[in-house]
Amino acid sequence: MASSLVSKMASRAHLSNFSEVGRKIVGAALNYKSLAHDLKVPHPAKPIIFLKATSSYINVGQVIEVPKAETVNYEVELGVVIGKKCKRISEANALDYIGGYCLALDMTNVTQIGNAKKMSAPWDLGKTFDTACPVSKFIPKESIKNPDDVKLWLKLNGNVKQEESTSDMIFSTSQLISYVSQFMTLEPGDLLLTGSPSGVGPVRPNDVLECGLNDLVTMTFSVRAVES
Ligand SMILES: CC(=O)CC(=O)C(=O)O
Ligand SMILES: [Mg+2]
Repeated sequence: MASSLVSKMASRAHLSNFSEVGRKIVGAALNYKSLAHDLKVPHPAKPIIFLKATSSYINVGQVIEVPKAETVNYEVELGVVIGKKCKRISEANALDYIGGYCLALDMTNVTQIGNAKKMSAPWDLGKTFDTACPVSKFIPKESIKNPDDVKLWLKLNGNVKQEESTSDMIFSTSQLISYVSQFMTLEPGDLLLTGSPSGVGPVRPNDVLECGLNDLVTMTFSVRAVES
């Protein structure tokens, strides 16, 4: 499934302005004031960054898989698609390296994150699993004038659970791109997940997630159980 998805992502129908899907999905954690408030945690002093494997990608028409004995949360996020290779760029120049956007779900296995925290281990198994990164069609850069003022929403089985503007982010889009680029070269097609606002929560088998970004895109995914 994953390899067919990568070829799909590379096709004109998906990340259509790019010759190939990028090598990385980079995520920012706890990047919304509203989520930090809900979780009663301080705002991070620097962005908290994790990686998600590109084998996690799915597109509309595919199904989110949740291990039967584990808990997986939905997190609606603005995805920033890198357009040009960059390394150690300034905040002032960061937006120049954006190629476009997508709507994304940073599906997160909180059982695995809990296990990792107990062992002071990395979060990888909580962030990277097949189907952990549902994405929308590619949104051209010109469609979003200001990535720090985009409305995101998510409904679980028809009930609104998340609704927030990216203006609530702790670190702006340019701060995130610049920060990540100090540590790793960003390449065309790489995806930056900018964090999720308040209201994240668990999915169960047969749930339906619907989410949207401004009036530009909506996407719907259903959930099925798989053996743990
Ligand atoms: C613990 C998390 O899943 C944090 C995260 O990804 C976020 O968006 O915040
Ligand atoms: Mg997230």
